[in-house]
Amino acid sequence: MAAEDAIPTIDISPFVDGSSQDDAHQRVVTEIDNACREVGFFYIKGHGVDEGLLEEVHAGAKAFFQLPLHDKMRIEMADNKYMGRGYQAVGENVTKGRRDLHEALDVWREINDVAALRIPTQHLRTDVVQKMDAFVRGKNQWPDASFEALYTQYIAQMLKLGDVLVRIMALALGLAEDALSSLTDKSFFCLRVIGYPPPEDGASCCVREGGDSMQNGVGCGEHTDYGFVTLLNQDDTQSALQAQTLHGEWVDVTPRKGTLVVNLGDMLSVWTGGKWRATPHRVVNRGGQYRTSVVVFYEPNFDAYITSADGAAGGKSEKGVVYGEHVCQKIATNFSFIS
Ligand SMILES: N=C(N)NCCCC[C@H](N)C(=O)O
Ligand SMILES: O=C(O)CCC(=O)C(=O)O
Ligand SMILES: [Fe+2]
Repeated sequence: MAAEDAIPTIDISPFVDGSSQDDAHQRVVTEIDNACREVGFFYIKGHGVDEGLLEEVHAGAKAFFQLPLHDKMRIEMADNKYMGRGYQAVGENVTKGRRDLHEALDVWREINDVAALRIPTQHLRTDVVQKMDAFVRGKNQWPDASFEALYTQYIAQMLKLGDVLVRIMALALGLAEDALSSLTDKSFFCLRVIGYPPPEDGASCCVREGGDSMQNGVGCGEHTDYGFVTLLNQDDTQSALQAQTLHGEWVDVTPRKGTLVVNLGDMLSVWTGGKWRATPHRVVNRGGQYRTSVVVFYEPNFDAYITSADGAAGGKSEKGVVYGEHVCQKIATNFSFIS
């Protein structure tokens, strides 16, 4: 099925320019509600982010990934001190026990007042607690100052947009516009800059033993995202990202110039009592070129307690989860090579 049949495009400009009429707002709220209930994936336009900036971050990503491996490894993530932050070489990220055919650079919110955080540790294994502690206290690793300046600006724009989206979503659930605000005012966001070699370059890109397990050519295995809303900026590579519909069918999320792709994460599913779902998706780069995507995950605060009691108009109640705990458990699995 073509994406245009399955994945809607929503013009959110009434909430961005702030000058529109009530009926324009209501149209957006209804469209978001339908998209969240029926697909969990949609494109947005009228988001107010400069198209030049959307393209500049791809140019920055391609330039970085083209550097010699040795240069990229200077800011390597797989070091205890830098748990979760920095560069991850091709084959280092693991999804469902298999190495993914991509490389990435991860930046997370830096938490300066760690002492004030209530870090939940009671349900976690000791080794995970240690990693989580290093991760939460960690500082980001940037390739250089101009890269940092560009992506810092980009993150700021995406956080604003994330806030607009969770306001529309609260309205779509029949709640006050700011119903999610206390859970996201210190969003433990993640910027993930990703590069996908074409599968024919496959395992030869992998710097570690076991790279041949990537022979199936999957750029990123099937998964759901961890938090609230994912803001995904794709390059023009055709046939790569795929989302799973409610009927279990995989559809291409074809790049549409000037749009961003939005999808829902695990915490929105919990918060809505399952009324909305975190949509499974995967990447298989069939586009015949090196693909980049620049993703900002707009997530709950690290210590936010997410429970359906808060948010689900009509959703069923279930036990809550602290976002920091969920994300750390997820990250821990991204490094364990099982099969
Ligand atoms: N939401 C984030 N950060 N996504 C990036 C990783 C993709 C899947 C991950 N290896 C997993 O198994 O969950
Ligand atoms: O590269 C993409 O289009 C999707 C990446 C993704 O799903 C993720 O990093 O969570
Ligand atoms: Fe994802």
